[in-house]
Amino acid sequence: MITQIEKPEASLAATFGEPRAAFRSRQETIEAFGPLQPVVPEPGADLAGAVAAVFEEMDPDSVIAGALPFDTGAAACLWYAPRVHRSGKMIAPPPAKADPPRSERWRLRPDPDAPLYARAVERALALMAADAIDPLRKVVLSRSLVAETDRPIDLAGLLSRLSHDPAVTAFLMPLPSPEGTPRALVGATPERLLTKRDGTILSHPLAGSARRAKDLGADAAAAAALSRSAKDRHEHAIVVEFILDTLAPHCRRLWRPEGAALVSTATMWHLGTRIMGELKDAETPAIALAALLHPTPAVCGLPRTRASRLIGELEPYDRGFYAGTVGWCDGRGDGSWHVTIRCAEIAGCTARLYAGAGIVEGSDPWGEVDETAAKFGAMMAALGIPPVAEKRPGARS
Ligand SMILES: C=C(O[C@H]1C=CC=C(C(=O)O)[C@@H]1O)C(=O)O
Repeated sequence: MITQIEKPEASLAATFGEPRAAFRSRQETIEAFGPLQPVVPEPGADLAGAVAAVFEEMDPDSVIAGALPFDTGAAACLWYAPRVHRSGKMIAPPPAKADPPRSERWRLRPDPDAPLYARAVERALALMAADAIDPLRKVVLSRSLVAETDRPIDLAGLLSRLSHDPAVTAFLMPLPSPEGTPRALVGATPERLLTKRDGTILSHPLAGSARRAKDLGADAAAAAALSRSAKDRHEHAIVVEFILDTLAPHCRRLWRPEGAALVSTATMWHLGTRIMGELKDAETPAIALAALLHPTPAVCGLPRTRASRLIGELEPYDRGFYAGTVGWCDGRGDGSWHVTIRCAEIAGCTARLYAGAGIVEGSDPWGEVDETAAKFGAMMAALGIPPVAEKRPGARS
């Protein structure tokens, strides 16, 4: 039986325990309580078809939540959530200051380390420069940080600390655990791949980044430099162009503002563009549109197939669910899908954090090292991992 719950957050947690899956943002909260049921698409069935088949028998107000991996050929992770709380806003506004993370001793292993990452960026830039015909215009290269501690990581506490930034969607998504240790994807993404409600859609791509500074003047200068940067504007325009081209055939009308806007999270400045559309067919499910868009050049590159092949060659790991999309949909085809960035995959005492940066002509390899270091910042702070110093060769400390 499906139960829709409408109670304040405190009593929900007291009655049902912590949510098994959650999305928390200033705009909406979706929390799933109690056991989740895996949704396994029939071989050959598309995701939208698999979701529609579940809702033929279920309440259209219930929810399927999940994550699509970066690799579009790998299996998606989808859960039917019978007990869901949905709210148009954050249920309980978080207190002004987040609880500090408990103090832990962390063992850190960068994968790859900063010099190796910088070399991968150099290699991508050399390939871009070498191709005169049909050049690789952009590739997003990532690196990861494996952090291990002595006690299992507290997922609920981590989610709650990540929820304090009003500019992000904090999320928790359990993943299949073939090796027995429960796994989850936890993060605080600022980037909306696609939200659909009735016949309207919204996509809010971000690309082009700068680290925020504590000093107000330096912070304003970082924002101003980002909005003037031709390299970052180009990097951003590639993503917007791709999203408009992909959505246009499905839309009666598609709007975008003139030029990119500055968007800030607690730790980063970005260039962002809010794209809104009216669908030709209001029944087109959110998950079908999200799957069409994914992976955008905010996480992959352009041309997409070449960029994705290069990512496979230059990154020393399989991205798994990082740089995929994480979200939910209901039986009416509405839903929200977010770009799975500023996140970590967590299994017991281990977290693997990921951060990537868009490489275009004019990128500076050690600038991209610094940008990815800054992008680790929010997850590291929420976990209680102290900052790591990574110095450009030849730089004085
Ligand atoms: C790929 C990531 O960020 C993307 C989103 C915003 C800005 C980006 C950039 O400026 O490179 C990236 O495209 C990440 O955080 O791992």
